[in-house]
Amino acid sequence: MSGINSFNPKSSLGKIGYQRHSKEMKPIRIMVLGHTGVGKTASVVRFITRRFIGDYDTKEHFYTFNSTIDNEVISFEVLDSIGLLESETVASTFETNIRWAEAFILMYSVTDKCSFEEVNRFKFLINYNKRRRKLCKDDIMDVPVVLVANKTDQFYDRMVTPEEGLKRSQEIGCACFHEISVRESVDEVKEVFRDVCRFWRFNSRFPKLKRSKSDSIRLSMTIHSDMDPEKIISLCCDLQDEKRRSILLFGRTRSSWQHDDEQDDVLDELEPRIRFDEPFRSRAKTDGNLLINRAKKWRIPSPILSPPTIQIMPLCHIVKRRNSISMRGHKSRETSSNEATSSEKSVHSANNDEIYVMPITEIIRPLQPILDEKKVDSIADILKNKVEDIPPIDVLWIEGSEGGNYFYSFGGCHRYAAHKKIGEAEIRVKLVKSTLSDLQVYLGSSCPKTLK
Ligand SMILES: Nc1nc2c(ncn2[C@@H]2O[C@H](COP(=O)(O)OP(=O)(O)OP(=O)(O)O)[C@@H](O)[C@H]2O)c(=O)[nH]1
Repeated sequence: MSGINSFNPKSSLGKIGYQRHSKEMKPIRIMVLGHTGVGKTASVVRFITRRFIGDYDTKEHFYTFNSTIDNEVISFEVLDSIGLLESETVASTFETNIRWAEAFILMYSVTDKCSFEEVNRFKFLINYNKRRRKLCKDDIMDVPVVLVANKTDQFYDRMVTPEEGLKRSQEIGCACFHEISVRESVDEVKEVFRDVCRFWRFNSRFPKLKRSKSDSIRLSMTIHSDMDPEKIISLCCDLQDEKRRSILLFGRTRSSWQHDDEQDDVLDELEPRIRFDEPFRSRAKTDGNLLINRAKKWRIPSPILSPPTIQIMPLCHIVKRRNSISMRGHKSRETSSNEATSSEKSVHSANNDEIYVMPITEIIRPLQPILDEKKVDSIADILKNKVEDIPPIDVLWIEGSEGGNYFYSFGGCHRYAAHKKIGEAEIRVKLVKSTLSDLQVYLGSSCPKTLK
């Protein structure tokens, strides 16, 4: 490897004077993202230096270097992002960086369930920011996202199984899935970067191939990372005309737990039981306990109020500027008792100052997270005195195909639980206009095909 540079950009990536590469060699721009402490820095440093150092600072780093992949010298620009988006500025820089990147390594730690849950939110941000750039708003740029589960060496602390990881990668539409230990194996890390390159190379050669956001036809094919890259490309070329098809590429043949996703799709078609029950049950193992009675409501949502009947309160003037809610990690949990009073603002609704007060019963929460009861209590205490001190939660607002409105919520679990705990009938929310495909990022194959 050569030409290694490391930066520590504090402002937006656009301000970084990173090393320019020669015209002939188009660099691959990779963003490594994931919850804090999952091993993002460790993996990039391991790939570049082959060493596992152990402790790294939590800052953002930017690297440029060359490496040989599949007998070709590749010029890399790698942004090792931070895992905690603690302020509005950081969150917006983060989204700018997503727009800059052409390929993503999305990491979680098998020892940290919370980091596993966060991958959905990160993928949502990727989809959201890549879609926004397209002229045609119905298409999502087909950027490769490789899902990586790290720290497999800590087998006694494992909280997420390989099956759950693989399933999640399929559900949220990742190009492929790897389980690795950055500490134990440099080869596993190299395989991750190699796959990212392969998918990126394919995308740069065939940029027009897009993934439709519709749920129409799904074509799945299995591509093993050991395959000859030219074979992968020729396989993919055959699909160029299939404009409406979505290509789901899965790398790595992984012993007994690897699924044939084509088979899964067929099963999905034939066996609704699998789609509606099993994914949810298995999801419950990773997300906490599934609200069984909610599952029904989620599958066939009951008719709910349309926006005009929701009480709209012009609360903007009393809302303080708040930082990121949606990306908080363990550091903020340490200060959890101060959560409600800390300044917070969600990434999804950062530019949206309208706050609605809606009946809590209108909100559909298909997943039940693991709660920190102390945190719930401390929020409940504040709620009793001054409801405005609690930041609004983000609610995905999806219009049904035949009218009606559906309100799904995934974050803000402690605030939601605190409201329930003290018997509040209403909750302050920020509505994030969303689509069925946004919902699919959260619910994967358990997502309803239509909302009507
Ligand atoms: N056991 C084990 N520990 C690891 C592995 N990879 C990273 N770590 C440790 O996990 C901790 C966090 O690693 P980092 O690379 O700093 O994680 P990060 O995702 O960059 O964290 P932030 O910078 O906070 O976003 C460090 O103490 C690493 O030594 C691994 O494969 N196995």
